[in-house]
Amino acid sequence: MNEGGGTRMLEVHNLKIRFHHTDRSMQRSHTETIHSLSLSINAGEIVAVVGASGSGKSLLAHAILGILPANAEVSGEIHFQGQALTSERQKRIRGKDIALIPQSVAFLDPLMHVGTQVRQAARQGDPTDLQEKAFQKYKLASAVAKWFPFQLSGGMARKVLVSTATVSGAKLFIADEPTPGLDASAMTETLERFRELADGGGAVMLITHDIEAALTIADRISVLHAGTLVETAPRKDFDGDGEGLRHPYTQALLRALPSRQFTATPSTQLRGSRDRSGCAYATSCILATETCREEVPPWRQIRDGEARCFHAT
Ligand SMILES: Nc1ncnc2c1ncn2[C@@H]1O[C@H](COP(=O)(O)OP(=O)(O)OP(=O)(O)O)[C@@H](O)[C@H]1O
Ligand code: NI
Repeated sequence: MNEGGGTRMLEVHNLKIRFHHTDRSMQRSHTETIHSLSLSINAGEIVAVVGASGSGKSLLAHAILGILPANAEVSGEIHFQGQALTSERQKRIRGKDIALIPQSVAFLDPLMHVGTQVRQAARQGDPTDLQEKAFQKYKLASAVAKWFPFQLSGGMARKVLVSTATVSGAKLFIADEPTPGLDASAMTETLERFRELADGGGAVMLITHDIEAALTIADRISVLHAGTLVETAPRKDFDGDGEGLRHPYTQALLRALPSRQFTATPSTQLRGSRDRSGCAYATSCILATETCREEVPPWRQIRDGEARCFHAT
């Protein structure tokens, strides 16, 4: 048990992902895409992971599931339900205890009826019954079960992917950008479905670049910037002008929202491992000092959240 009351479902500690490359002259090199990333999700909780395109959101999901390409080297620790998530265990529980709601519809088998794909994901109970109930919940006509993925609209495909995850009886759901292509009501419905999964004792990692969506449903929000988290904060800290937030980048993201001040956020590139001195946000940060440009700030507990900033209080 922990502060939030639910048991710890997922714990990621000091995750690092590097990609190895060999060029034409057989020279080997690597790029570091994720570094020093730590986060946890409890049963009953939705944690949103937000960040710009290319910040490393999908890589984080794929590392937890053990589906990174062969040239990726992963280090750090991942625990699921208190036990180390080794690659053998990842293989065993993928799609069972841990379900992915993928970013790309390409994850569906193009040659199999979508109803069959959903039924195959069912682990407990009658697969046909579970599939039909899931389709009813998402307002997919029963005839759609006999369709192939190419016949689905983007929104329908998303609903099929969510159905596949919900019938699996998983305990941890990792949803990678589950809302694009959905109209406003389908989006609200999808987010509500995640709330149900969490209220039923599941844990949800909601990966999105849509902060507004994250704020409507998540209990905590983790902000990814240039391959690492800069802040994890409870939902309430995003209220008002974000005075409760700890990191200047999170505050800038909040101010950039159309529903808030709509101020442009300075963007910073993901930098390779050769270029990691100091805080990755220092070049855009109004608070940056000499120390920020020279030393990487440590990830530390601040009040009921965490942040990576020398100035955060
Ligand atoms: N197979 C790979 N080899 C080398 N670099 C990769 C590989 N896959 C991803 N990357 C790099 O890692 C970084 C993070 O990629 P990732 O797909 O996790 O971003 P993301 O936050 O999910 O972005 P988006 O919002 O566009 O989905 C990117 O800069 C990308 O170029
Ligand atoms: Ni992605």
